[in-house]
Amino acid sequence: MAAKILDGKAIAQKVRDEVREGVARFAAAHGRPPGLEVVLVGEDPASVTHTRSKERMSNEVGIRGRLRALPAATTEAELLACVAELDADDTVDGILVQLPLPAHIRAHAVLDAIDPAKDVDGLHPMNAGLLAMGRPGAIAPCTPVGCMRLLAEAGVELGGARAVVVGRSNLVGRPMAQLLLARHATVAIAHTRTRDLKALCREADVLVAAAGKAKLIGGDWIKEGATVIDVGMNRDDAGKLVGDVDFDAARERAAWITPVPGGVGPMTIASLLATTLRAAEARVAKR
Ligand SMILES: Nc1nc2c(c(=O)[nH]1)N[C@@H](CN(C=O)c1ccc(C(=O)N[C@@H](CCC(=O)O)C(=O)O)cc1)CN2
Repeated sequence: MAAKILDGKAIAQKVRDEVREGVARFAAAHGRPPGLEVVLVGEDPASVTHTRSKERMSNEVGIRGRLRALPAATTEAELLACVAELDADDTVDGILVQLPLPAHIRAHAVLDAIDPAKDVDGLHPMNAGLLAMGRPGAIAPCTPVGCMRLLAEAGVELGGARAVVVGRSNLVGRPMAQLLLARHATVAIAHTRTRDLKALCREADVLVAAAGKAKLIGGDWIKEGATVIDVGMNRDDAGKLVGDVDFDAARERAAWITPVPGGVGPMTIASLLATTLRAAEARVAKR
């Protein structure tokens, strides 16, 4: 039986519609919209596309979204000065520094400088720590938040489910595992060096593929009836965007599956908008 498709485009639209309503309520109550500042260093084509989308989509839902595009030669000190300026600006609720940064800038130094209350990427150690400890108030990274929404939309029961997350990045794998754990799934974090990765994946009721390796996960790695969330975005030899999962083979066994493109990708920016609204609400509530 072919799996049902988890349509990230449609669900992202639903999230943006919800955010638009929340933003209107926020603006009416506080006399200003939530503010999001996206910082791009350099001209990596994919990053240029993603940051422009972040700026455009935030403004479409009523957030005051601004893109600061800095030259590739920007020094770490200059970028830190930019972050400090945004930290100090009370009309800014969310700060996102697009990754990857040029090699001469230490990403951790920049991420650590963002006010944790404005860290809408959830990459500050304070937010990662709160999330890992299961404490309230943590801001989680946008892509895993989007994946959790996809699972909720599919009605997947997470309590007691066996979940396998393939990938251990701070942006996706680790926070995804924490979010699943918080919903009482039994979670394994695996990676490309995991011994007999296939056998582990075959145990998964929920399989999240975020290893960054095209078609790593074959159809026979999928448990019958599993939910498969493919975070992978890889270019094949023909330049076509493909996930970490062999979609055609996996959909023969899974109950639910995300396509690439049109699955997790669109949820990332929609979740960023939702997180920005949440951060704005939390900041005004704190005063
Ligand atoms: N600071 C951050 N940097 C990066 C993040 C992040 O969450 N925070 N994530 C990625 C890139 N990214 C957003 O920044 C992103 C990637 C992909 C998509 C998307 O909608 N993809 C589409 C396909 C687009 C295409 O055809 O090329 C899809 O999957 O359908 C949105 C956002 C790295 N950096």
